[in-house]
Amino acid sequence: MTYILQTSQLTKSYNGKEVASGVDMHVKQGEIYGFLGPNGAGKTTIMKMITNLIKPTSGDIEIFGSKLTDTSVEVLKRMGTIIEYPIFYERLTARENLSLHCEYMGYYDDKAIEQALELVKLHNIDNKKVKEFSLGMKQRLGIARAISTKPELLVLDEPINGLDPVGIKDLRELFKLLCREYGVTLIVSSHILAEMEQMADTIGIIQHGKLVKEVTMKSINGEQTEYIEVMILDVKKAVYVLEEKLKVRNYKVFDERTIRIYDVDLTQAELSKAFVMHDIGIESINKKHSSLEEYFLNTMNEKEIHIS
Ligand SMILES: Nc1ncnc2c1ncn2[C@@H]1O[C@H](COP(=O)(O)OP(=O)(O)OP(=O)(O)O)[C@@H](O)[C@H]1O
Repeated sequence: MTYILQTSQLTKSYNGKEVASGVDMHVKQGEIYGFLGPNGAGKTTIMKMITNLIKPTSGDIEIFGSKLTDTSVEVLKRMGTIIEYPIFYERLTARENLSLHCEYMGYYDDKAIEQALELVKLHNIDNKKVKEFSLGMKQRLGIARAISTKPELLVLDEPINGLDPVGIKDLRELFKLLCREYGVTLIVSSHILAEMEQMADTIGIIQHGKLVKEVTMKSINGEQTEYIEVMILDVKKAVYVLEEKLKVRNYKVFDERTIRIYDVDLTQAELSKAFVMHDIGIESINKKHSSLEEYFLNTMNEKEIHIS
């Protein structure tokens, strides 16, 4: 597998404290890679290293097949970025801002600027200075700027922050369009699980500066999407019935009262009947769907995750 971007043991310390630790991430060409983690987990720090804004304390970054160094200018020209909040020349118009950016990046194409503004749906802004823009409009303009040089890789730090639901939906569709139609690879960070779930192909979960999991949405949505969750009073006895009587192998004991059964052939009725016959008190029994949220909570310390 070749990756458009990969990092190896990427680490950043401030005052002797690691805020990013031994990160090994792998981004495939043409995918949306969702960087998911609570506030302060280290997403921005990692994105700053990837975009050469700060220097890693240790570890390597490889982009487009070359190692990123202090002088990697050409690589940066092939990338579009928003890190933290986009900053503009407030007294200039959107178009003037984009023109300046394109000149600075050594890529100038009037049509690309028009297309970028069109793609982010910024209309009727010809005579407006950026200082008159709403937060949502500035977010859109930030994306327009990032795509105005036709980058192969977009690195966007919390791009949906400050947007209303329509704005969020527009951006989600835009990201998918860029990815599917234009072959752009996107790395997008967010602390909003539901958003990542709808958008990303691969999710990198970051916690306390560590990449604790890197997993494809396909595998999360894979075979084990449906399960029966049963809450019972005697888990040991229930496991005995599952294994010995019902011959179920695909199950997981969650805690002292909860079991999840992933065996698709077993019905809730059969399960209840078997437990009742063996005198196992059932508190509840429900069919559920696994989601990224489930996955997230199952793989991490649930108390530390903030779900919006
Ligand atoms: N220049 C710096 N000096 C010292 N500590 C820093 C610096 N930059 C970031 N940190 C610390 O690194 C940790 C990770 O911050 P970072 O901004 O990367 O997290 P994040 O996941 O992007 O969170 P958020 O979504 O809130 O921006 C935080 O504890 C932050 O205080």
